[in-house]
Amino acid sequence: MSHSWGYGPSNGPDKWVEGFPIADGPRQSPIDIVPGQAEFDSSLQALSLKYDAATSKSIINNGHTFQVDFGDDSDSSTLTGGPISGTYRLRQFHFHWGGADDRGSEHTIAGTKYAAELHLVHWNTKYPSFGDAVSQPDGLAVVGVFLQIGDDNSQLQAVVDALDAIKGKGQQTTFENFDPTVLLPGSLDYWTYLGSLTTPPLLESVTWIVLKEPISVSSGQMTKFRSLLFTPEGDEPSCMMDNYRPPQPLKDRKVRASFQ
Ligand SMILES: NS(=O)(=O)c1ccc(C(=O)N2CCc3cc(O)c(O)cc3[C@H]2c2ccccc2)cc1
Ligand SMILES: [Zn+2]
Repeated sequence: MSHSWGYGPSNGPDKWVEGFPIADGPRQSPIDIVPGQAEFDSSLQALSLKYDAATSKSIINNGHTFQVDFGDDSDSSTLTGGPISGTYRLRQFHFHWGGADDRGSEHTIAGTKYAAELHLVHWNTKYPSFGDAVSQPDGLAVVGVFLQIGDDNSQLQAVVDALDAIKGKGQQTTFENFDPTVLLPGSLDYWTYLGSLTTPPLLESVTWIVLKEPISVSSGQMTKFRSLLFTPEGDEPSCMMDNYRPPQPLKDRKVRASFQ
């Protein structure tokens, strides 16, 4: 990923099509989800997310977001059920957020933006690795969770407290014994549709599973997200914020709901 894509005026989402023509493809993400237009599908199964804290390894600032990486050489942390068939393994989770509390999510709900969005990235074990799966139409399944400004989220604090150690691009530190189940809302009701990565290379390999119920995050915790840098320590500092792609055309797609 040597491309210099980013979220600024010269390298942001409107420019990505120059290096990644699929940006104008038929199944791009994110999208605006309009609940009244989603179709309830009674055949959709309940989501089954089974995570093992022992698989969490490290937290890294990759210059676009920060992500927590998981060991994925066994079926210890998996997604099954929901709209997918087979078993998908948890690879990493990361966030997208805004420069202020009124924006930051990638998916929107009838035009409503949340302050941030959590993405739990899983790959289909019918393929040998994440790297093989990312280019397959059924290769990835990403669970999206909205973060709504409210009370401090104590479950998120462990992640927030790790950010001081990864301020600059390329910095990473160990992040063990973390079970991301604690970041899930009470309800696993979801919308689902076929889409893509929301960052370059924008591959159209993602089954999106967007949870209806948000989790809380406080304004103070969001301020800590925004203290990260897009840039390496020592470079002219650029605060990491507004690292979200806006909604893309739905084109010939249906959004299904697991709930009525
Ligand atoms: N927002 S999202 O659609 O949920 C998403 C999912 C996975 C990934 C992902 O895991 N990777 C690997 C890390 C990475 C680092 C980059 O600098 C970059 O430009 C893209 C990624 C993507 C990635 C996915 C597939 C092939 C190559 C890279 C990124 C975004
Ligand atoms: Zn993401």
